[in-house]
Amino acid sequence: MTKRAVLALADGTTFEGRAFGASGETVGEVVFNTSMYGYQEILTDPSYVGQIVTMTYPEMGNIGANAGDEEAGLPHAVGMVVRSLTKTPSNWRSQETLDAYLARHGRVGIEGVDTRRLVRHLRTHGAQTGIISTENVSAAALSERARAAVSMEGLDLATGVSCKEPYLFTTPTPDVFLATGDKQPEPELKYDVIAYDYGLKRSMLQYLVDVGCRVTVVPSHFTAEQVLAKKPHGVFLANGPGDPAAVKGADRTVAALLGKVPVFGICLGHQIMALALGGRTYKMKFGHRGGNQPVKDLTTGKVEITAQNHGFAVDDASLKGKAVVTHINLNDGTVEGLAVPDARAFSVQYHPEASPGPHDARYLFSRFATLMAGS
Ligand SMILES: NC(=O)CC[C@H](N)C(=O)O
Repeated sequence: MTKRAVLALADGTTFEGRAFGASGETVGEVVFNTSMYGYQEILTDPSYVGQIVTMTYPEMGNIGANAGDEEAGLPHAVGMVVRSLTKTPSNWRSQETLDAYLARHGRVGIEGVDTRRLVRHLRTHGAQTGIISTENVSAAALSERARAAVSMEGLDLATGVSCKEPYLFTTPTPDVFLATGDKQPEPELKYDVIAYDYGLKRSMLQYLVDVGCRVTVVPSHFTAEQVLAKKPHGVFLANGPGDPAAVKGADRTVAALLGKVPVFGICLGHQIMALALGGRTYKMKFGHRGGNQPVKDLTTGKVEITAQNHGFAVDDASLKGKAVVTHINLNDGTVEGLAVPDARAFSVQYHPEASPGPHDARYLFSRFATLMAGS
């Protein structure tokens, strides 16, 4: 029998639906993602720690779930909101239903929700804390508790999700993910790269390997001295959850590396780079999450359609005299990329690894390799 579930937002708005995944209760920042596909990559992206993700596309679960589509070993989003859940997946790679996958990992979901109403609400009033409950609790009591829960601002979630020990990564992108389906030649690993793990997605590491990097992944607390002692060709700053300004010591560490070695940052890594340069970050009203965000490269005039997942952004004015703004978002004009050419450093707010999403910006991994080749 299908069980009733409720989603209650901190501002008192409530949504009725049916439970899927695990039973129980979950608290998190309620956000929305406009990607039509790739729900498993989204759920397992560690940047979703502490967030309940609403999918705007109405049909979810149709390709089931499989280990190959995971960006990390488990779903990091703490809950999922869906309009219509498919119970019978149809895909040769499917190993289990989305329902079974979330239940196995103890993640609570709600389906049958009017997601159009929910997303309009979040766009008007902003992303906010919410609770999904499959228990028989009054919606008003849930909203009350959501109001009392901590908000995303000021939260260091990256330190907790970062790896505990350094490890080596040398696996390229599996052939199954290449658009042509062709066999990819083994890349020659020419560059030693240190990748700071703030909660990274596996595909980023694979794309680094594809362009010739032998990657040593290190915890977020790894010091600049420890990095420089390894004499890397470049340093990569990964994505991650929470407030960039709260990640313990990260800005000072990156400041000590800038100018000494080429640096490439993505998303949280981009935000931390801006902070290291003396810039400022701020919380956006509802962020950018999806696979259809138009970004303009101000250096070439070209527009890329990009994958995104962020709720904070870099303040344009705070970068004046410190870095060049190289990319902007064409929907709202926010900063999407910066560079410090003298320091051989650049970063983007969006996701060149896509996963899921368009691959327009994949060339940025090659740009990093070129920067290392010239250094
Ligand atoms: N994907 C990311 O790295 C997200 C960065 C940061 N947690 C934000 O929400 O803006």
